[in-house]
Amino acid sequence: MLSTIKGGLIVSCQALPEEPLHGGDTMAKMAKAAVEGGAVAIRANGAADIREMRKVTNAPIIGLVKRDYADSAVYITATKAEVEELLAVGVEMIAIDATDRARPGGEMLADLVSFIHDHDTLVLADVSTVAEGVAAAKLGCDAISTTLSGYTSYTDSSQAGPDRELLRALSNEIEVPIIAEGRVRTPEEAVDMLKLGAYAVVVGSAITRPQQITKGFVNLIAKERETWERHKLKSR
Ligand SMILES: CC(=O)N[C@H](C=O)[C@@H](O)[C@H](O)[C@H](O)COP(=O)(O)O
Repeated sequence: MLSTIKGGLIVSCQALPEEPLHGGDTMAKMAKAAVEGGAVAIRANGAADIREMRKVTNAPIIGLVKRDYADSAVYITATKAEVEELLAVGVEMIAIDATDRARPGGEMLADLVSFIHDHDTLVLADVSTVAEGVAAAKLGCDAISTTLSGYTSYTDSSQAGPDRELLRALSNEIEVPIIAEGRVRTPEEAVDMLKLGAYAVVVGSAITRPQQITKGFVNLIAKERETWERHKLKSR
């Protein structure tokens, strides 16, 4: 799996229940399209979507289960229950929250990592800081992803693009493959991430969330409209 994804593009195909494309049928089509376009792997949320994806592609899948818990801010594959759901459907790699935050029910990250490894499955550690990446590497996680930078209370949520600094710092600190993920919006940014030392790049919303892609066009049009209308008036 790791050699397959080296230097490549992983496409995250996810739509939560409140999103228009929610559903295994749609996500399987997204995954198929991504693989046709050259994606080396798919990142996917939930056993139901993954089961549908398996019917249409043999590409490796990085599985996760997003679930909210009342006693913790951790929502990406937070406990053993979510890991078991993914093991039951079968994935090449499981993405888990590897931040420094307390997990639901007091579960420990180290135990989850061992449990996943005991089932011959790789672990992708989703982190938000350098310290979390270093700790995850020490625990034996197989790859580290910058996924959660900007999504923990102690990281900058106003970042517009990918967290280049986190990627650079992690590349200097650890030998484990580092995956650049989060807010990569253009092919040029993806190339930049690889040049900065990313082992592979994950792109989600910019490819698979059409409502967000549309918003990008609409917002820029609205912002620029005033300027060009003023300009048009002047040149009459
Ligand atoms: C923070 C969080 O929950 N991220 C999730 C992780 O699985 C997904 O919603 C993102 O789409 C994915 O990380 C890819 O990032 P982007 O969509 O920015 O390319």
